[in-house]
Amino acid sequence: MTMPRITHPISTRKRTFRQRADECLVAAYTTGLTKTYDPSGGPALDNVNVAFRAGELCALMGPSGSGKSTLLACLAGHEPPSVGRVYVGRGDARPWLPQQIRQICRGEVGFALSHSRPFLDRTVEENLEWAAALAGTPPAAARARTDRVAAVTGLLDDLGTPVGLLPEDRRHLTMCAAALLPGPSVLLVDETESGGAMTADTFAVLRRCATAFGTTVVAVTESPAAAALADRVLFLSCGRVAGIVARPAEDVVYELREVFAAQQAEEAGKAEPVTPQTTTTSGPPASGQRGQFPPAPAQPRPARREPRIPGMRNPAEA
Ligand SMILES: Nc1ncnc2c1ncn2[C@@H]1O[C@H](COP(=O)(O)OP(=O)(O)OP(=O)(O)O)[C@@H](O)[C@H]1O
Repeated sequence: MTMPRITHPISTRKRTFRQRADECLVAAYTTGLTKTYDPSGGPALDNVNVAFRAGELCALMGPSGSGKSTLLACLAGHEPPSVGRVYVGRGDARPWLPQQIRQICRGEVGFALSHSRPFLDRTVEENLEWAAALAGTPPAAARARTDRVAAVTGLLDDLGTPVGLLPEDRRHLTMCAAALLPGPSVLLVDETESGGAMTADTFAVLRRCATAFGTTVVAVTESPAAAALADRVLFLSCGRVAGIVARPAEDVVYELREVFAAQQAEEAGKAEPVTPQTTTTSGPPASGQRGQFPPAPAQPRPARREPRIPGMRNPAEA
């Protein structure tokens, strides 16, 4: 699906960010997006300003608890921002009226998030037909669309197989295919709850989807090999945008992933209250601490690795 180009009157001494985004064919963007679940803790997302170009494949990376799922949930309209705004397509995703969310989900955004579930006892084809019916696609158009989506996602041979008999990555792809049926401008893909589905093979399929349908795909992965197939990689750390890298090499992604994980661990360590109890108790982490990072170990932390990026010198080697 190609995004229509909107032209604005010449001018524009003072164009809004929204107008500039339209001109650049931006499919979705956030301004000052902050999400706080628990006011007594830190924000899950902290002033995130990011834009996704129409038709790009963007890999979303970051250590556990860095806010990846929350960002997708806000883009999908499942979580309202605490502060800031989210725009998807040409719609302001607020004020989150139920009918607006339905409209957004059916028209602009498709998602295969960690809580998304296909019907395991139905075949892939039945799942896709159900998604087409839910989107209100006329039967004749639904047939053609189902075949096309199944072909691009590589599910043609699985159409007659009950989803419950498929391996996890094919189930996940079935969710992606179902989400693509209404022709959304943005597809949001999270890892499954068990976490292992976003491999380079899956990313290669998402790459084909972005190209074939002109859909912007934002997908979480922990795999540097998968992320290396993306147009851009967006790194989150501590709920903030830590970096955006265009068409990175796999080893660069690997290094940056390590750096941002260490950075978040370091910040979590700083946030931890320094009391004798902290290092001796084995209970849940203190309020405000991101759950994935336990109290600092007794042994010294290994030296932080600097990214080996072509053209960037490590100050230690200078
Ligand atoms: N529904 C919720 N209620 C309260 N806190 C939440 C909720 N969802 C996420 N959080 C908290 O927000 C922070 C960001 O979580 P989020 O799941 O977005 O990170 P993530 O990068 O996707 O992590 P993971 O890779 O483990 O899924 C974490 O500290 C998490 O505990």
